[in-house]
Amino acid sequence: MFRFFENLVDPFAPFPERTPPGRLWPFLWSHLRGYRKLLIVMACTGLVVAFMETGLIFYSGRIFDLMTDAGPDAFWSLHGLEVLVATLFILFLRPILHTLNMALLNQTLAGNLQAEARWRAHKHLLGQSVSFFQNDFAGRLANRVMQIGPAVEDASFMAMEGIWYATAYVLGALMILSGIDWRLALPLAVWVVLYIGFVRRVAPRVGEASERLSRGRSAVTGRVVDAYTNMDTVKLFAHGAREEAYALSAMKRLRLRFLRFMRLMTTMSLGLQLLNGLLIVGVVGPGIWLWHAGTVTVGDVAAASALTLRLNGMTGWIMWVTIRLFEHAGVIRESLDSLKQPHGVVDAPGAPELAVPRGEIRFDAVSHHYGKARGGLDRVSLTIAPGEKIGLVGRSGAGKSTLVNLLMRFHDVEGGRIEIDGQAIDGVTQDSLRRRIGMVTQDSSLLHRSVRENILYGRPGASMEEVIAAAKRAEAHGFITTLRDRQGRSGYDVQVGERGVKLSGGQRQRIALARVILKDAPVLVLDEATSALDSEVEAAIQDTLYRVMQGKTVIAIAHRLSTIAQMDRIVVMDGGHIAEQGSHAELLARGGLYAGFWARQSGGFIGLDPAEGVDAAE
Ligand SMILES: Nc1ncnc2c1ncn2[C@@H]1O[C@H](COP(=O)(O)OP(=O)(O)OP(=O)(O)O)[C@@H](O)[C@H]1O
Repeated sequence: MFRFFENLVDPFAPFPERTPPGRLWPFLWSHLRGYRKLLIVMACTGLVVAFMETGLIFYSGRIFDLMTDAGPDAFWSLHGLEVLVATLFILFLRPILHTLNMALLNQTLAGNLQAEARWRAHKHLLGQSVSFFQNDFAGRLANRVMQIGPAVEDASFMAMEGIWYATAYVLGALMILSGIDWRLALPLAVWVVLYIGFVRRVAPRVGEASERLSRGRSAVTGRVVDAYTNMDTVKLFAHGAREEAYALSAMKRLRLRFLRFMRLMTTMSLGLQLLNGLLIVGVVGPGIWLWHAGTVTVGDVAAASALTLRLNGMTGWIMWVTIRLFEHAGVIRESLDSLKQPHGVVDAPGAPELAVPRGEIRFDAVSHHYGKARGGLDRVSLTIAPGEKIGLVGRSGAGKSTLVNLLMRFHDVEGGRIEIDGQAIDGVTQDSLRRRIGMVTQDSSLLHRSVRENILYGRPGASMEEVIAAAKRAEAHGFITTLRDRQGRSGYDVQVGERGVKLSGGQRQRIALARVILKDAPVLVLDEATSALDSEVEAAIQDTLYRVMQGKTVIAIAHRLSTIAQMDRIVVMDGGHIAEQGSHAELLARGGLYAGFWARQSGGFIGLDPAEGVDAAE
């Protein structure tokens, strides 16, 4: 039975992927739309259950009157059948209707909505550009994705289970009381107006307090996760105390916000108890007075009192539900800060796949200043012929990584155009573009999975033989076979730790190289791909790399000039421009920047320019 209700909807079904609405109700509706028909059924079952409950209390009053009127001798003969029907109803039909209502709420709505909201949020974030992740804390984003699920689920659950049920219950009570005497219904009607007014006054404040609380929680998670992920830097600079203070200030702020939130709760409880007192006195008092005047029976007064007392018990719960609803609304609003952001880099509608028959790359007056007035790249034009191998050199901050990151479309160019074999890269799908470019970066981080899975990331369908062959070409097979982890796994099954921290920089770089060798893309980008290797391994890999480069268009960034001296052409960048280009020999003969770098490269590195520090700080 459970499975039937759980499978009424599929939370992971494909959905129209667009930017989530930025406002609360449209956002909630975007999730509930798929539950439209079920919501109508739930509303009906909720209504039936609420009316049933009020009816039952009313019926207890009727039994009271029947007993008084008929007396013990005639009661069973006069009303036995009715009591039997009522008993069967209470024993069988009532539990069935209640269970149907709860199964729809618990199994169908709550069981699926949470998973759906979290999945859609994560999927949307996965499509964000690299800049998006550079501008936020990973911990904060993770917190927002995790909390949006329960918040959406709980808010919808509360709305159905609390607000709707309570409304139906109050309506039922009003109908029954006015059926007895309108003077009994009047206090309840007045109370409902006062209660709504009170909730409307308090609930938005709860929403705001909850939003602030949620922001505080995200900030704490962001700071805590930032410290954990950069623990080596924290330890290196012996900044444990500073990190403690950094996290503590966020935690203190969170505590204050929580205390403010709880103050609201206590104030609300006081208001509620005052209102409830009014309700009890307002209904039971006139009930006794009407009984005294002979207008209503003792059973009517008993039913009216029971209804009021039940409502009194329910108000605390309704208030709690309302508060939770607004609390979740605050959490959702806070999470929407990140989730409502449209994707910065998107595929054009109907964009075709990139085809790379030759491998010509053209940068045409490309500018990119990272949204600032200067820095980055400024009107760079460069054509790389099919199969040509380019070495890109320049001081730190000259714009080399920016150039290749724009080619990968990690960011969109702010000016100009980039083409591969005549196709603008923003006119083709991003996936097809990145599938046809193999890239190894200077800080190749690995996924927290096994060595095999990390290499297979280059081409998931490859066989184990191909994985090993690629690892051998990247000079990685030897050390991989000696790896062991704490769980007793060895070789290619060893887990590499978050971002590959359990391996040395050189080992990580060799696995990253194996991954790209396996990918075998027609365009190869090497951004300081061998910088973490010792000279012996680098020399061995350099030979492999030259072989891997055969037939591919290559852009290789290097500070160690010896690694790119044999490239077809060397492009020297400076301050976001191309300063000079030519072969190694031509550039040396020219006696410009490159010749200067070459001459100064004693320990194998380009001398740093004093201006570079200013560049990097901007
Ligand atoms: N994500 C970013 N946001 C803002 N500015 C950036 C960003 N990345 C780079 N820059 C700026 O763009 C300029 C060029 O940086 P880039 O990383 O392209 O230099 P680089 O030549 O690759 O340097 P290095 O050799 O140190 O890697 C620098 O001034 C840098 O501060």
